[in-house]
Order: sequence, then structure tokens, then C-alpha cells
Amino acid sequence: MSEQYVLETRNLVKEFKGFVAVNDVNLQIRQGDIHALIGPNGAGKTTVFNLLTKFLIPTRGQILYRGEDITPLKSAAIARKGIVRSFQISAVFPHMTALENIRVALQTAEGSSYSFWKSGHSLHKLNERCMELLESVGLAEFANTTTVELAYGRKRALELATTLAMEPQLLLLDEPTQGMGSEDVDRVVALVRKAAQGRTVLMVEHNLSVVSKLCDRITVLAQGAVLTEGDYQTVSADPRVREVYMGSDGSGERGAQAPSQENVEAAQ
Ligand SMILES: Nc1ncnc2c1ncn2[C@@H]1O[C@H](COP(=O)(O)OP(=O)(O)OP(=O)(O)O)[C@@H](O)[C@H]1O
Repeated sequence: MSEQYVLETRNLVKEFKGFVAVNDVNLQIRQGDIHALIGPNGAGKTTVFNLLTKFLIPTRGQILYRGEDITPLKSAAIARKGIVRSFQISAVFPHMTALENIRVALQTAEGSSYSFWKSGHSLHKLNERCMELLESVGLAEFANTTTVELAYGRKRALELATTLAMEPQLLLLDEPTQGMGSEDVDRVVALVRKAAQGRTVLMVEHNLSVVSKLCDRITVLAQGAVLTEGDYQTVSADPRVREVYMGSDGSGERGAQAPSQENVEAAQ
């Protein structure tokens, strides 16, 4: 039954000049879950993500959203259906204030021209909604700060708010904690948890401590294929998962860190 899943892929394949980067991937994302896509460097996570968000065209296979085949649709069309991507690609204008950035996002989401908002009442409503969104990501006091002056973690929070302005049903997050210090990471974990209320989230995330704290379900990719799937406890106890992480480069670098039992304990 397709309908129980918000998003499904069926035998998804992406080849780059004969190199199979994504190999027969069948994903099933359940309504309301925070679902992570993990795996060692080069596993195919970004490529899968780019296929789902229509940045890349699959070589073969299907993508279904609420049972509907969306494989041929473009990014803008899937965004209108409620599939919205955030993070990694900076979607904010650096020389506008935080409030102005949200306003632009809201106007874009409404697809409305400036003239629609010209009446005093509409403008008031728009500003109210801007402030709600800023508050929801903890940025109310920075409403009139120019974006370029915001600390990195706050910029990411602003990006998330501009994404939430689109009212996504399925929120796709590309490495939300990338490049962050531990304080910002904790803030983003709290933000994502809040943003996930009433919607489904699919995230690519290297930080396995974040995954263990946030995610209901995890798909592990290795060499372009699904290795296993389950909750963090199940996945972290799977010797094949530890093996692919350890074998990836053995450096202990980002992405080569194996899922650990400590993370499970930290999450409890
Ligand atoms: N445009 C491209 N052309 C050729 N090969 C590509 C292209 N994009 C990705 N690849 C290859 O596909 C494989 C999967 O890459 P991908 O970036 O999806 O992995 P990843 O799991 O996101 O890795 P990382 O954790 O390092 O970001 C890699 O071997 C990569 O070199």
C-alpha cells in the first residue's frame, strides 16, 4: 500500500557515465517520521537527495509522493505539492534583514505580487506571520538585523524559517548541522524537532549523535545501495553497518564515524 508512505522510491538508479552512484534504491518514508539517510563517504546520500529534490534526473526508477508518481516533475512543481528542501544551499539574501528575508519567502510562497500586500491590513498580517516564523526559530530579537551580521547557526535557523514559510508537508534537510560547533548543533536539533511537528522530515546527516537523538528511522546506504534500515538501536547494532563505516577510510573523519551504542545511550 503506497498511501501509508509519504515518499517512496522504486528501484531508483543514477548512473554517471556508466558509474552506478545509486543502485536500485527502494526508500519508504512514513508519515510523521524524522527519517535519516546515513552512510560513509561516497555512499550515494547526496545523489539520492538530489534525485528526490529534482536536482538530478534518475537513470531509472520511480519516485512516488503519497502514491502519486512524481518522477517527471520539476523542483517547483514538487514544492507546490509540499516537498521543500532546506539547508546547504543558502537561500537567504545577505544584505536584507531577517524579517525582510522571511517576507520575501512568504510572498514567494503565496505566489503573490507586491500589490496584493499593499493594503494596510494585508501588510499587517504579513508582518505578523513573519514575526511568528522568526519566533519559531528563536530569531525574534534579530528581526531587524542584517542577515550578513548573523552568526552562522542563526543564518541556518533563518534558512529554516524561510523554508517553513513554504509550509512544507515533507521537509528535506541536507546536513542541517554541517560546519557547526556543539552549541549550534544542540540548537539545530531542538529546531528540527520543533519544525518536524505535524510534518515528515527526511535528512541527510553525518553527525550520528544528532541522528540518534532525532530520528525515528534510519536508512543506511553503502556503495549506492540500501544496506539496512531501522531505528538507531537496530542500525547501530548491525555489524555490517559498523564494517562499512570502519572500512570507509578508517580515519575517524566526518562520515567515517561508526554509529555507536554511546549515541543511543546519549539519546535516552
Ligand atoms: N556528478 C557526478 N559525476 C560523477 N560521479 C559522481 C557525481 N556525483 C556523485 N558522483 C559519485 O557518486 C558516488 C556517490 O556520491 P555522493 O556524493 O552521492 O555520496 P555521499 O554519500 O553523499 O558522500 P559524502 O558523504 O562524501 O557527501 C561517489 O563515488 C561520487 O564520486
